[in-house]
Amino acid sequence: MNITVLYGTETGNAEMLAEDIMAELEGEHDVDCSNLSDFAPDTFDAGRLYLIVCSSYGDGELPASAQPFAEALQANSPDLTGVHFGVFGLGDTEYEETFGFGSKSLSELLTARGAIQVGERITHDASGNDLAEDLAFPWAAQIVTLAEEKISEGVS
Ligand SMILES: Cc1cc2nc3c(=O)[nH]c(=O)nc-3n(C[C@H](O)[C@H](O)[C@H](O)COP(=O)(O)O)c2cc1C
Repeated sequence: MNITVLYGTETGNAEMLAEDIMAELEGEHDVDCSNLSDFAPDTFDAGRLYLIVCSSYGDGELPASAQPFAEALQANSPDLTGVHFGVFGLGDTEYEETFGFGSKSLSELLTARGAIQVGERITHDASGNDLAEDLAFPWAAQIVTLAEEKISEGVS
């Protein structure tokens, strides 16, 4: 399967995790990885799976590297019908009112334009005991399995 791992980050955690996810998947799949700041929303390809890793910053806002992407989505509102994506959040329950809000708003922006979210969004808690990769690797494997059938059959 052709997979693009996209990340939105403020201080680099999501970037490191995105690269680890790419390394985990690339034995069996054709995978590339890009910062959301370098990715234009009108270049989504319905033949690929997008795995998006995104933190939350400020008061539940998107991290800096995801903001131009979100602004471009809002300004141009491309038709993302047929585009499949999964979202993994990085957050911290210390911010209990806005835990995982960055990845949540990204997911909402994409589905509002017709993209299809595959599987559940989960958010790693920096104040918890789990390592991010211990949640993210099984998450990625599950999303790929769920998406394989849909994308190869063109099912939305
Ligand atoms: C100033 C600041 C604000 C944050 N705000 C939130 C927040 O509102 N919600 C949340 O779930 N996590 C929040 N976090 C936690 C970050 O999302 C978490 O540390 C994440 O691992 C950062 O990843 P990054 O380096 O890829 O940006 C905040 C962290 C900092 C330092």
